[in-house]
Amino acid sequence: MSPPTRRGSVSPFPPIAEYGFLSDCETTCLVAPSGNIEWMCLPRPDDPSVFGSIIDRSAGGFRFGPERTMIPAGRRYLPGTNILETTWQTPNGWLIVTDCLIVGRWHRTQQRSNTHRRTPTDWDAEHVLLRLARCEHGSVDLTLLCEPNFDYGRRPGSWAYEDAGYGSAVTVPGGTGRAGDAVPARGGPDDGRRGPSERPGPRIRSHPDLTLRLRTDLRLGFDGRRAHARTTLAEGGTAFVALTWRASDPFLPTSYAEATAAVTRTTAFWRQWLSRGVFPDHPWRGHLQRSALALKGLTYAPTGALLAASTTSLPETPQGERNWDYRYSWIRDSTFALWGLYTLGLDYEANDFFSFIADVCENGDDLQIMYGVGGESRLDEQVLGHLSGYDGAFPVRVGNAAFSQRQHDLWGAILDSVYLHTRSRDYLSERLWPVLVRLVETAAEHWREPDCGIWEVRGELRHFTSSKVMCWVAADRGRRLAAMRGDAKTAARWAAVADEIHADVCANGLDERGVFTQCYGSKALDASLLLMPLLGFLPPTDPRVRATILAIADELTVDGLVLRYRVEETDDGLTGTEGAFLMCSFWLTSALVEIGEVVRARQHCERLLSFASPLDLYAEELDPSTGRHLGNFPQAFTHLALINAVMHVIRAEDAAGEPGPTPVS
Ligand SMILES: OC[C@H]1O[C@H](O[C@H]2O[C@H](CO)[C@@H](O)[C@H](O)[C@H]2O)[C@H](O)[C@@H](O)[C@@H]1O
Repeated sequence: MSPPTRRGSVSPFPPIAEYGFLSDCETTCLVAPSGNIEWMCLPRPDDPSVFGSIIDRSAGGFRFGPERTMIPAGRRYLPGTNILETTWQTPNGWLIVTDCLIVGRWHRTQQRSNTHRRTPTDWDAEHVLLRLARCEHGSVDLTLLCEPNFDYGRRPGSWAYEDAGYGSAVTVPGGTGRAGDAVPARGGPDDGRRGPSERPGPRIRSHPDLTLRLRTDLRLGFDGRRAHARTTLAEGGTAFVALTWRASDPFLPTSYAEATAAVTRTTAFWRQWLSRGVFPDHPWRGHLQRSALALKGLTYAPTGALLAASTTSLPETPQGERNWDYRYSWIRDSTFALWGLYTLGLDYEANDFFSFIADVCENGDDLQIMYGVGGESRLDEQVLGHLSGYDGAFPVRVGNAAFSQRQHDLWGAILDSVYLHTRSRDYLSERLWPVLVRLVETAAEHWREPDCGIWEVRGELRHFTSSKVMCWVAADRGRRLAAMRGDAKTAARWAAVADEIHADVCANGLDERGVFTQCYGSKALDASLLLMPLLGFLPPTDPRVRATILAIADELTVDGLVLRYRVEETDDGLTGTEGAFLMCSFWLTSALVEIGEVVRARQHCERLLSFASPLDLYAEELDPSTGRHLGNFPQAFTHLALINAVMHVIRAEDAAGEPGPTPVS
């Protein structure tokens, strides 16, 4: 396929922040400003890509838009939804394209779903990507170009008509394509420090069965692996195209009217979900709602898992090697995301995630730091050597070697999340309690040992201060939960563990300035310590907490944006630099509020919000010198920390009696 090019730009790859994100809470995809779908993995978000132009311009795409115009006049989400609307001005007219992944009413009444493990809701993904076009003024030449390239660009298919007409086509992975050369990643976990890489347990799938069906009211033709259609729409003229990957009983609209009805249903789904939240009547409300919708869009409804991001290998350094696969469910990222949703009153997702946790370790298996969205425990990392990478950032990795690392924040992340949700509901699942007991006991047993830390470094194991703090969280929240259950004996035992860890951190985690540092005995700063006041390890008024927050704000920032750590001071096992970490930057806002620096916090927050993408989305990192987004996209970490930061500022200003927000639902 000759990909649509962006005029006036050297790179054919759109900036990361210019992609639109679609989701039906099972499948996600990214839409370039040109109207080309450049990232979509089917049927699961961690399956191989079908449209992969974002990581190699020849790895497949699906464009629906005006014939020769590539730069839209405007793009927006329909308010309160993950439905994207793109307006085009062409030489002869105006066109609006609406894109969504359809969500409909739960329809499986006779035949139960074989993928869903969670309790059905009223809604379910239809497994259809739907695109609608309507000419608003004048006339517009519309083009449809659907060129899947299965298995990360290694298996182009060829299309065939499905019936006697021109409007239905089908394709399966086939043809020879380019020779794939997946090789195991270097720098993986096989150095004996991170536990066995040859773990038993299910792996992520590499070649799912897949058939794609296309239906449109245009006339399709085929050219090799490409399905193509073109027409001239007069004013008021419409067209639609729908793509499904559902094997049995697929719903595909047969008319524009049916297609618009599907958009209406999908709109209702998103708005109904968002309406359960409580959002302040504040100018930043839009940022909160977009972040909530992005987090919900990163959930995987059948199992309750949450993705860290929807992509793999978008680079943390332009043309760099810090490229990772984030299409998995990290316990840390997921529990932090639940915290963000909880802050907005959206707590239903927590039930499903806790059931997911119980699923993966109920049978006595040790809890890992991350899983596939189906609960798979083996996420072996590979380099896809046949792909060029985003804008020359090589390698492209699939799988993630961090899956078998030792990261001691794990236990505290879950305990904190369960405590938060139990406290507000006064209910704790009996199925989960034995799992939690095991986690607290594991933290009590292992907190003195070194680990890879919250940033999953691939260098030597260290005594990371934040890992110890999170072990304290495990024991502290454990003792509170035990007390809530009336188990005073266990509560007292875990309280003693918490006290011991606390004393150890205060004795060994500080430098001579009274600032908490990255590791015991080191002088390096680490942004994970911004969590200290947020987790209640010490009161925000404590001089050590204040000194740590201010040291990070002043010394671990570039142009006010926070680095996770300085790569030159930290053995992370990698080369090259990385951008400012957006989650940590938003954490700084929250921490500044906690220590009473509300004016500074607001200015900082305002600046961070100014870096939002045109659609108010965020990647993982930002290049402080250019303002460009870096890393995987959209990234749950950034959005969950944004929610926390914005709510901190709003509540602090409210409490101070500033004019402004009134909480409303
Ligand atoms: O810095 C090297 C590590 O980078 C990735 O980890 C980061 O992303 C994770 C998912 O959001 C997050 O949980 C972690 O805190 C981040 O540091 C990558 O996944 C690792 O494999 C890599 O070692």
